[in-house]
Amino acid sequence: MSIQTSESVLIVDFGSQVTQLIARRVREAGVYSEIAPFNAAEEAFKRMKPVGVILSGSPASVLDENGPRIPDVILESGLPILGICYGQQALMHQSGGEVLLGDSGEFGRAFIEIQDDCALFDGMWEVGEKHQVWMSHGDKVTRLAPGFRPVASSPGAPFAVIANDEKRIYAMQFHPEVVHTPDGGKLLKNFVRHVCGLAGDWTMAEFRKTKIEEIRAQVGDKRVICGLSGGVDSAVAALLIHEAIGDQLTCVFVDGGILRMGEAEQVVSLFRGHYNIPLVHVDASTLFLKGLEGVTDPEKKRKFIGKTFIDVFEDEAKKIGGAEFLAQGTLYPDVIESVSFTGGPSVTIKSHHNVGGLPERMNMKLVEPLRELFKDEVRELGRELGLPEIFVGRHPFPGPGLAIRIPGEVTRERCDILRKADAIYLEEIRNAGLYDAIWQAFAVLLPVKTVGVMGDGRTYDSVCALRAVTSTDGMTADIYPFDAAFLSRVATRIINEVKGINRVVYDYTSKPPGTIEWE
Ligand SMILES: Nc1ncnc2c1ncn2[C@@H]1O[C@H](COP(=O)(O)OP(=O)(O)OP(=O)(O)O)[C@@H](O)[C@H]1O
Ligand SMILES: O=c1[nH]c(=O)c2[nH+]cn([C@@H]3O[C@H](COP(=O)(O)O)[C@@H](O)[C@H]3O)c2[nH]1
Ligand SMILES: NC(=O)CC[C@H](N)C(=O)O
Ligand SMILES: [Mg+2]
Repeated sequence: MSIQTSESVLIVDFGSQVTQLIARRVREAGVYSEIAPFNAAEEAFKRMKPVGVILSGSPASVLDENGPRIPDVILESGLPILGICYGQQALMHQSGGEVLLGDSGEFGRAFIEIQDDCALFDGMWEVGEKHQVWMSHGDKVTRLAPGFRPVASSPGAPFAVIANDEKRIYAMQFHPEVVHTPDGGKLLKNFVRHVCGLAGDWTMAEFRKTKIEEIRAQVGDKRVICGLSGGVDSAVAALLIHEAIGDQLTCVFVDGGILRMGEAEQVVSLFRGHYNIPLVHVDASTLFLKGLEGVTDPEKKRKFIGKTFIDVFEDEAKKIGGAEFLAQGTLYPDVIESVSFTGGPSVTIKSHHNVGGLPERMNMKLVEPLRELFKDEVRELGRELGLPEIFVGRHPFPGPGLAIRIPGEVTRERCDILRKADAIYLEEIRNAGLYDAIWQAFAVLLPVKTVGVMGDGRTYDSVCALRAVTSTDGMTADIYPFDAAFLSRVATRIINEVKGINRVVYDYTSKPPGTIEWE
């Protein structure tokens, strides 16, 4: 499903770590874009009819026999193209230039010198100036394809920026999408606004309007069930859908016994208190916990939970006389981590319950209006829709819930232990006024027992790990640097108040290399 707009830009993903940032910068320039993996790019190009194309970086080399290629339809389209890093190398390699393995790579900060005027530099960079950019490449372009001229160079990349004005094709060796290229956002803006000629009038208000029309067109007069979790994504999805189709929508909140302390009551009363949208509260804890018995593999847990959510939604659909559609608050990061494309450089990290965890055969069709957005953009849309701050600012909580925070077997008893520890941790975070400074914080119950001494007696109990991270979109994350006094206060409270835990540790892993959740 995608926005049907003639005002969009296609981003071809060759597997770079930072492709998603290109999409953000383009949206920040007021232009709608979609990302397609290179091997689905031709199909996406034909479907979207974009006004311009951006080619991402890649861990691959164009010199590899199987290195990903730019589809011919794109090269021959006559549309404006911007190649970034691998995108530049592929453009040259495929149109008569030359790329060679560099004798040394360039990684990190670099300075380029502007040699000539270029549409990308309009209103910002002048000939002779030097500007900071961020490089990350081993290969380099050694000869330009016919029709191209160099417009900026660096000591390590003589063709740091190149232009073919007649064909409106531009390319650069560095990454304009990362924050370490301070003017990079402006370069991308110049591409989409000046070169592609787009108006830059795409806003969240516009998104809201387009999505509402799209939902109406998709759903017609049929009924929709929306999985509501209390998280910001599903709340925003529900409001948007309700605005589109009114009382054809019923929300379903599923308690699978893997929620946090008091969460079910809170979500249901908050939502019913604010909205007049029918909400069914299903207690499915026995079904979920029974099915999780003996399951220790993280992907098996995720797949079981994904499937069981759907079973419950389908049951509820029957009870309201049938629903043809299931709505979910799926976001772009859920999608990108769950998919892997054959032959491509991207791998499945984990099956998000609402994407890769879905069963193969489903009776309901999906309505996922937020599928292209990042979390902070969903929050912006939530504010646009008037969603109260108490929903907008909530930390994300994954659908598989505590089940993926209890490595090893999940039991009702272990869920109870974890719930208590997690509640203490979050209470202390709120008391310290830190909740809004943190992207997500939670406790994890480890399947490891250690020896302790309490009241002169020996204990042999579980270890609890605390996690807290900062992030803007969940794609990368940094640990939150609590002070030692805070951590020791939380540790003491958990050990004193939660039976079954006698040791608390703090997780110091950023993402990457870790993920935010432990499974
Ligand atoms: N307990 C639940 N009951 C019903 N639907 C759920 C539940 N948990 C998750 N879902 C569905 O799965 C989707 C994805 O979950 P996810 O956690 O990514 O989003 P969210 O809960 O809406 O927001 P957040 O990421 O802020 O927690 C939700 O948008 C919702 O549609
Ligand atoms: O609804 C969800 N269903 C899932 O299966 C799922 N797995 C991870 N997450 C959330 O996604 C963000 C990134 O998490 P990871 O770094 O652990 O992949 C974090 O915010 C995680 O909490 C999920 N959300
Ligand atoms: N970041 C990139 O796109 C790198 C491209 C290619 N892998 C190189 O090392 O030159
Ligand atoms: Mg959630």
